[in-house]
Amino acid sequence: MSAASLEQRILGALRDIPDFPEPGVTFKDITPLIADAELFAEVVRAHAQPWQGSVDAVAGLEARGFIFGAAIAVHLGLGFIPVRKGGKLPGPTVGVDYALEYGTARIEIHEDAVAQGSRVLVVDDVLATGGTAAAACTLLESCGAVVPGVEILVEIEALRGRDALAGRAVRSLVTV
Ligand SMILES: O=P(O)(O)OC[C@H]1O[C@H](OP(=O)(O)OP(=O)(O)O)[C@H](O)[C@@H]1O
Ligand SMILES: Nc1ncnc2[nH]cnc12
Repeated sequence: MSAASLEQRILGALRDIPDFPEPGVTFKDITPLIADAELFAEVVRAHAQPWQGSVDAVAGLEARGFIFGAAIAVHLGLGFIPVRKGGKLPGPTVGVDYALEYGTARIEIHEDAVAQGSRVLVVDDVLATGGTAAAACTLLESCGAVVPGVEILVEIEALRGRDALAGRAVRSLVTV
């Protein structure tokens, strides 16, 4: 009997929560996956490996993108840029409003967070409508970053988030 693939193990470690945070949404809960130390480490390695030596910083999207993004940054020996929800960062910020599967939000970064021309990898856990990831790419680029790719753990194919990121290199470890 062959060992389960990383993809199968990720799928087995995600939990579907029906009608959260609102009726009609099936929430993909990553908490069982990150509770599994070995699987969490393998996921971080799988996200990071293709980017070794080719990016300058990693940006993670609050809040769940911080969990993976920060770990990927450490794995690659790079600094981390927190892309935060509106009103959370203490210094002068730049931000953008956007829509996601359930509602609207605002993301911000510190106005000096990006070194001009630096290559910044964008990381998040879930790609649904793509509103969040697209807003983050636009925001980082407006501050002088080059975004060579977007790393996603779970892509919800039916919501067509890739369409919002057309022309970008989007890699998801699993598709549901
Ligand atoms: O593709 P989209 O439709 O934009 O949705 C994806 C986003 O939604 C979730 O974040 P959420 O805003 O719920 O924040 P959280 O990580 O703080 O729970 C998820 O972590 C992504 O960031
Ligand atoms: N269905 C979903 N599950 C988890 N995070 C999400 N972000 C947007 N849609 C989501």
